[in-house]
Amino acid sequence: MLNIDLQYDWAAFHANYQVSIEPGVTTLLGGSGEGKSTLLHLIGGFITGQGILTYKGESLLSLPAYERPISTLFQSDNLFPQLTVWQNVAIGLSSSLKLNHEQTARVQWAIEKTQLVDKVMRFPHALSGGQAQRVAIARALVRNKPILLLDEPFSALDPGLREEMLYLVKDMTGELGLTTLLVSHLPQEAMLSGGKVLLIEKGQVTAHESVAVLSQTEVHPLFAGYFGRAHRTTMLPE
Ligand SMILES: Nc1ncnc2c1ncn2[C@@H]1O[C@H](COP(=O)(O)OP(=O)(O)OP(=O)(O)O)[C@@H](O)[C@H]1O
Repeated sequence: MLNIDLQYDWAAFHANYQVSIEPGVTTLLGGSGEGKSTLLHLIGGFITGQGILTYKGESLLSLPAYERPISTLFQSDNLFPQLTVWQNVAIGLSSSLKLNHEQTARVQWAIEKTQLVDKVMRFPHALSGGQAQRVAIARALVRNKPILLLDEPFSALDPGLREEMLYLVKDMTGELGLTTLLVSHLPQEAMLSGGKVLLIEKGQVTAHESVAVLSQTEVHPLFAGYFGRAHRTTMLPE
């Protein structure tokens, strides 16, 4: 269980998150600027908040980002153009690319899981958008951390590929028992990913429900404000 009771102040924005997150995929929904990324950055250790952050009873707050049991995948995560697919994954384990036997096996495992076996010698310029994103996922997986933070990593992909990536994240999360937090602008992404949904409004967690609430005919009262906005600002399925 990931327990969060964290406060953070930007110059003109107060965030105060209280939630306990269980293993599985949890999608963070909310309007633009409501505080989704701030929560992920606090958990990841990229900004330092006040309060409590524990995973399996151990406090993470005093740990620097690189020592937290966390892998991240953000939209801006680029591949290294001068490295092959294999090297782009391996660099998640060792910046010198010198791997021991166990690490080599782990890279092979991640490459297989993300179905990149026949692409290992390619360079990023010769990959499709979906293949490149699979390499980024493989690099996150290879680190073997129990918490995975994803901040809209697939928003640049077309809907078909985005769906494929979400299924991959869902499958990996289940198979490896990960606690995965996915920031999204799209309720349908939460539905595809399964698990739970968090609604973030004005820097707070205002709903923590099963994604099933999103497919009910009647809009769940806690999501009424969000869907009012979402209908005006984002594309929802027909
Ligand atoms: N670097 C910053 N400096 C000052 N204020 C910031 C900074 N980053 C975020 N904020 C403030 O924090 C609020 C929450 O930002 P955050 O990026 O967490 O929202 P979000 O829900 O992820 O938005 P979006 O969906 O548009 O990415 C913003 O409204 C903004 O006022």
